[in-house]
Amino acid sequence: MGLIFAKLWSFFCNQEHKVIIVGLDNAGKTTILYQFLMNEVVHTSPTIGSNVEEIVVKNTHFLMWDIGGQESLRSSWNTYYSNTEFIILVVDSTDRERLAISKEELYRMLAHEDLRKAAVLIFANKQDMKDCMSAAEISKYLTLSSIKDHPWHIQSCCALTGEGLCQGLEWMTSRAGLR
Ligand SMILES: Nc1nc2c(ncn2[C@@H]2O[C@H](COP(=O)(O)OP(=O)(O)OP(=O)(O)O)[C@@H](O)[C@H]2O)c(=O)[nH]1
Repeated sequence: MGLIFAKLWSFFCNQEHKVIIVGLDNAGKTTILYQFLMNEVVHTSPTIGSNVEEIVVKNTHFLMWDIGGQESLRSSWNTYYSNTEFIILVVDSTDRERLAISKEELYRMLAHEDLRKAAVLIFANKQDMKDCMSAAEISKYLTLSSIKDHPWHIQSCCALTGEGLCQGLEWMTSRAGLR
């Protein structure tokens, strides 16, 4: 009986939460993934397809899929959606011209049947850059306060220094405990 309980406990404790990291090309998705994994900046090149890594935070296991953001790849994002519990949307806070496209992609994902239960973490990345938009500005532009059927959180960050990334992960860890 004790052994069965222990196995069940370990099964539930080690349950992996699937995360997709999406956003336009050059937003900083791969840089964020490898900061999570190794606490360092890796040299990146545009992702063709995806990178996948397991990240463990306080006993919570996340399986993170970093998906290429180039225009030609965005139509295949939906092949990664099934069983996704968390969407991390990475926004380049200096990319004012393409914020409308990020918004379109966000609402397209939220309307997708396979993501109806997903929580959304938005990283307002590249906060080290001069003239970047603040998280509040991005939140307003993306009309995040209108999202009622998905838990969401916006976090400003700089993937190069790692600033803000832990806070985002902490929000995800607290939500993972509710599932
Ligand atoms: N200044 C600054 N540059 C950053 C930051 N995060 C990422 N970058 C740079 O932005 C560029 C693109 O980063 P990636 O992580 O490759 O972007 P991506 O979103 O994975 O791009 P795709 O693979 O094309 O979808 C790289 O030169 C990074 O070093 C940041 O916080 N600040």
